[in-house]
Amino acid sequence: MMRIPFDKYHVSGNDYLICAQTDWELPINTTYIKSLCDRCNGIGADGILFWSTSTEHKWSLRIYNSDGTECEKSANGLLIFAQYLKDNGLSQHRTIEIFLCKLAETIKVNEFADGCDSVQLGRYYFSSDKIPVRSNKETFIDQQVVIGDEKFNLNCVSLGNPHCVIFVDRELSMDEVINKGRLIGQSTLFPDKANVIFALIRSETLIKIEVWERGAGYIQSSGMCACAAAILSYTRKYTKNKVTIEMQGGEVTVMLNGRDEVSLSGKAELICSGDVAPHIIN
Ligand SMILES: N[C@@H](CCC[C@H](N)C(=O)O)C(=O)O
Repeated sequence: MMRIPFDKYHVSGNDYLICAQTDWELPINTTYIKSLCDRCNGIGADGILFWSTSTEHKWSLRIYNSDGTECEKSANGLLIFAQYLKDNGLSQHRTIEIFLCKLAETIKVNEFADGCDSVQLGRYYFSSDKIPVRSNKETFIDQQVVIGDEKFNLNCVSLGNPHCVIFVDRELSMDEVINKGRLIGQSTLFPDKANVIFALIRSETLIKIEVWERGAGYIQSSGMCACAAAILSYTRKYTKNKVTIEMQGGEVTVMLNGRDEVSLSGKAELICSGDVAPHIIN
């Protein structure tokens, strides 16, 4: 009977399964991904990373959310893949280049300090077309909207995937994050949906965020959402270009280089390794 080896890693509580595409003899489809990510009947994770290697790209990655949708970029997913390569003796380089299949873009992960790596996430864009957000305005920053019965002030950015930041003046409950996050992230404003971030500015160098992610719902931490919060709060002049982002699951550091490029440093850790029992995928 077929057994599929996997490893499970996390960055600040954002957990991913990682599988070599050569070991996965099945189609990569929503049903399998949902079963594996199910926290009661499967292994449980916020998403799955499938990696491969070829002569064209030494390392390639496909990133899936727990609902089976494929996403463009995941900062934590990239940190995890780089750590996995090192843990398994597959790369000894201080800089690892990873090709993201959905975006057709190469990202660099560098060794940083204290066991952390830094992922260079590349350019970000404010144009409404690029996010995408349905609006005739060129950008969608500091925009008042009514969704359902609620008024929100939205600030949007694309990092390859769509992000929407709402600045708040108090901590929200988990229920509020889920309900408001889902309402905004799935609204018709966003044809591709959006990751929704509630950001509380604590100081010029510290932001607390809560996240509702497209494809995964409420999660303990998100690298891309941490970057989106840092970018929008810098743009609105609330914070400096280097900030610590505090989340339920832990902290990461985000740096903006003044050329509309962002990098994030964090630490990926192995949780467990094993084989998927055949009945889960049969
Ligand atoms: N958790 C990831 C980002 C995942 C992407 C998101 N769910 C999407 O569909 O855009 C991270 O830490 O970067």
